[in-house]
Amino acid sequence: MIERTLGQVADMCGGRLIGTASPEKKIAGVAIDSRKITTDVLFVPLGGANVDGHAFVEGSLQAGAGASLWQRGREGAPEGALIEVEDVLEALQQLSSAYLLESGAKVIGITGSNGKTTTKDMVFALLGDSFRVHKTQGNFNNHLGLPLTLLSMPEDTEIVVLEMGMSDLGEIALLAKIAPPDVAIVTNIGESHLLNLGSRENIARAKLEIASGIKPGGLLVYNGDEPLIPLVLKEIEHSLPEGLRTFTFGLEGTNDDYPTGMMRRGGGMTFSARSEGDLCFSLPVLGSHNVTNALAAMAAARTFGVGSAKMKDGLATMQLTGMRIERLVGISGLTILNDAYNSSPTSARAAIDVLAALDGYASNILVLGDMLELGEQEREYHREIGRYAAKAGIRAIYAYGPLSADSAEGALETMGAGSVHAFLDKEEMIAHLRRNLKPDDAVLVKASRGMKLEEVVYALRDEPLVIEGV
Ligand SMILES: CC(=O)N[C@H]1[C@@H](OP(=O)(O)OP(=O)(O)OC[C@H]2O[C@@H](n3ccc(=O)[nH]c3=O)[C@H](O)[C@@H]2O)O[C@H](CO)[C@@H](O)[C@@H]1O[C@H](C)C(=O)N[C@@H](C)C(=O)N[C@H](CCC(=O)N[C@@H](CCC[C@@H](N)C(=O)O)C(=O)O)C(=O)O
Ligand SMILES: Nc1ncnc2c1ncn2[C@@H]1O[C@H](COP(=O)(O)OP(=O)(O)OP(=O)(O)O)[C@@H](O)[C@H]1O
Ligand SMILES: C[C@@H](N)C(=O)N[C@H](C)C(=O)O
Repeated sequence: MIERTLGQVADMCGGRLIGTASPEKKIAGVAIDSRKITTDVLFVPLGGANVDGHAFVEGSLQAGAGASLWQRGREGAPEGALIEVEDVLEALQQLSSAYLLESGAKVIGITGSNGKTTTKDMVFALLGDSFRVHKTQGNFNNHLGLPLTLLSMPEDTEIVVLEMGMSDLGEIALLAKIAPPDVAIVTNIGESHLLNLGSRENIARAKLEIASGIKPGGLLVYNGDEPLIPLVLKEIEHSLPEGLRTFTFGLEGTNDDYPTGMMRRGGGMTFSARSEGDLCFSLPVLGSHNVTNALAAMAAARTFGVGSAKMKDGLATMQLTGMRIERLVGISGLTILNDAYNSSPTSARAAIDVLAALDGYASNILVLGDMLELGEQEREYHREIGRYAAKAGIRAIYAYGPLSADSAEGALETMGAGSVHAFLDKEEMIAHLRRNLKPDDAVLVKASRGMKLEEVVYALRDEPLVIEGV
């Protein structure tokens, strides 16, 4: 994490020392919450939905913070070491960018509608044995999370792997300005945040802002199965960096890299890749979408000189962040695929494909919650995913949420009423599931973050299943 004198911090973020701030005083780390103050930390007071962080500056200093930023022109500055800035959030971003520059760390930026976190975990697994690597923690992938990730980075970090998230145009451009990538990955163009963007074309434009931020001579790794990406690259070619290199990955043989042999093995995947000859790789996670995530991660690792053997070991032992097609065993032996972190049509189809391909189970059951932020076509998207699940041969569908009633409708076009259940009450659905699931069933739980369907997963693991009939 950042350790600098107040004089250095002021220079790095365009601030001015006021109050008792001494240029030689050192800070260690950054905090945005006064309830998490550590000795000599720099407190950063931000505005929120409930309160403004400036209300906690005095308390933070009394609790041991080395100093605090203070918004220029704001009344009521307390006694203590303050750094006055034009805008606190911008100062935080500027400080993080300056710290990154001084560290000399290389940047791998990862964006895309789905797979940022998964691919980040894969890149970390591929590079971690050869370099000092720092990565986004959790889902800290926005205008606030990315700067905090940078400021928590050890000074001797060699490579920082940053998730770059967005829900509107201009957001990725800002993140790529704060941390210009040496390598940028675009995992895919789905439908996430269509509500704001309005079209998949605009989602592609938003994601490809990362390309314009790449350093000269840098590398853009992107999903070559997505036709919108080259279209937008053509559109923005005037803004692309000098000497930009590109590398495509995907399932189609037209890409620079693609799986030459892919299959499910136990709870994971095995595959070979065009770029790696006939070497066989294994992944401890299901889904062909995770194989394409792995190809993207391998392309990034290869540019840092990571060889095939290290890639093989890294992928085989990678730790994936939970709730992404996470395979769990429920009470009574039930198999659960916990994919409840988030959802959108593209990731829901990918998850349904995984469930449908699982053989050896009595029944493959889908628990499908609403997909949020899809904009005006949301009901049609839900009907379509219901149809998709029915056509995939899912044995029974439990639809939860107001929009998922449309998913149920779509499924009922070809499935019997006894196999499709729609709920608005989570507890009622859980009770129904516990009565009807069998220990040798497989159940996939999939919904957007806002639906909190992990509660269903907990319920299918905590209590013994009460099996009454089918
Ligand atoms: C500013 C802040 O800290 N926000 C967090 C805070 O929100 P809230 O508004 O409730 O804050 P308060 O009003 O309570 O407090 C204001 C500040 O005062 C501090 N404070 C409060 C009380 C006190 O006693 N002492 C204090 O010092 C307090 O710390 C505040 O700073 O709390 C929420 C609940 O914990 C947090 O969720 C909220 O964090 C916001 C959302 C945030 O952006 N956090 C980032 C670190 C982050 O990266 N969060 C990610 C989610 C990112 C995400 O959604 N990404 C999108 C894509 C990008 C979309 C983009 N348009 C966007 O806006 O994000 C995606 O799809 O992935 C995460 O948490 O996972
Ligand atoms: N390449 C992909 N194509 C489709 N779905 C994917 C892909 N990679 C991951 N997913 C699925 O998308 C969901 C989110 O995965 P992950 O958290 O890795 O992506 P993310 O981009 O970080 O998501 P978010 O933007 O919601 O934070 C999970 O259900 C996961 O299984
Ligand atoms: C908040 C945003 N990052 C997100 O994940 N939105 C989904 C659709 C949700 O909130 O469920």
